Amino acid sequence: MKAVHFGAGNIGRGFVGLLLHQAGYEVVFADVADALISQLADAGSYRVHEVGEQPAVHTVSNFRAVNSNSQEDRLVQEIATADLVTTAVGPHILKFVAPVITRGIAARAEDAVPLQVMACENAINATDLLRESIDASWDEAIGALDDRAVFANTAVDRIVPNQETGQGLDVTVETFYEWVIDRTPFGANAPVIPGATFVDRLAPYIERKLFTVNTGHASAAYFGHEAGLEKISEAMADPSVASHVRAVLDETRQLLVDKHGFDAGEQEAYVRKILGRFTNPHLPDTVNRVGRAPLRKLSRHERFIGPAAELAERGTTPEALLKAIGAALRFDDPTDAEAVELGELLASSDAGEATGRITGLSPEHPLFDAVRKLVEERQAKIAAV
Ligand SMILES: NC(=O)c1ccc[n+]([C@@H]2O[C@H](COP(=O)([O-])OP(=O)(O)OC[C@H]3O[C@@H](n4cnc5c(N)ncnc54)[C@H](O)[C@@H]3O)[C@@H](O)[C@H]2O)c1
Ligand SMILES: O=P(O)(O)OC[C@@H](O)[C@@H](O)[C@H](O)[C@H](O)CO
Repeated sequence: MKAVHFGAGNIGRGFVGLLLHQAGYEVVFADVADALISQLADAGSYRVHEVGEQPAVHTVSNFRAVNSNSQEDRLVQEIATADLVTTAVGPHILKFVAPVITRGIAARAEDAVPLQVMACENAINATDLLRESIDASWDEAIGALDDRAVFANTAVDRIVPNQETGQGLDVTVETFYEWVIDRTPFGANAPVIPGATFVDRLAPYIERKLFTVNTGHASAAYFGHEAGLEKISEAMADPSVASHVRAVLDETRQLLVDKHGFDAGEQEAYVRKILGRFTNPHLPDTVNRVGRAPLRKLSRHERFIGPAAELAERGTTPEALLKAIGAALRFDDPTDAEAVELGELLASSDAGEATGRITGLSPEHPLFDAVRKLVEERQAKIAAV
């Protein structure tokens, strides 16, 4: 069995690559980072170090590596003969990897079994996004895309920080992981990945993951950044940051219980487990990594505006989420391209326009005015500097 995996970064090597290796796949890593691909191509193996109360080390081997820019024709051939394609490149990058996947699917033998495709990104239905880009360039003359490929959405959960320099290809990760996959598109032919959980209704799991793990994580990052703290574990050790994060997760917990019917006690246990993961002192995760790309994180269906908008539509004012949105608007990491763009957007547009462009909310939405007020406050601070 062969899997082509796009994105040999933190989650690519530390989670997807590991689980596919353990499931018996030969993994072909595809990435644009030349030095990383050369290192992988020369290495026979790398190690995944799980840190926490029960540390463990796993070795990943039986992989190859292809540069998706300079070796595109080779990558097309790899996809043409693969069983599975996965991605962990970032939701905004999916449209850039779609063309080579399209070419690879088109190059498959007519009698080949359909390629199984799963995007493992932090976004609701990321595989659907990838599929839309593939559809856009698919040549119907070759046949129906559905006869050639099966697309399944997934939710992936494991905290993998940016890696320290000097540890080569090895990856440090937390011990916890969860990979939930929509079983329904595969019919009787779901891939066998022992570390994954296959479900018939994925939507509740994706929202529960994004609106708990990622909403809480990003809140810790933005409040922690404001408090001048560097690591997520340090942020969570600050009582004020921790209580803001807890308040945010109380709001999303209520939404998830009301909307999806999760048992209230189970959801509370899920929240506590996640708060414990954030405090893991062995994990060198930073507020800058977790807060990265604030424009993506503040977009309409993402971890803040998504749940806050739904709560507002249900008649609740999401006060803690609004505080976290305010902190996100103040995230001014000069090394983060989206944080810089956010600052420029706030400085150059009026409050209503900036609110619409950042959040995708219409002025009629019940959340709009509360967010516009936060935008105005941030703009006043920027203007005063
Ligand atoms: N790190 C985590 O804790 C974690 C956990 C769950 C999900 N995710 C999600 O996984 C995705 C990747 O996150 P990450 O933390 O591994 O980031 P990362 O930056 O460590 O890895 C991304 C990799 O994608 C590569 N890449 C960029 N453009 C590419 C292209 N056009 N073709 C091929 N490769 C390309 C980069 O060179 C990099 O190696 C994101 O969607 C993230 O939200 C991350
Ligand atoms: O990857 P992002 O930028 O969407 O979010 C940053 C972190 O919250 C994220 O990478 C988590 O570590 C991960 O989602 C845990 O499963």
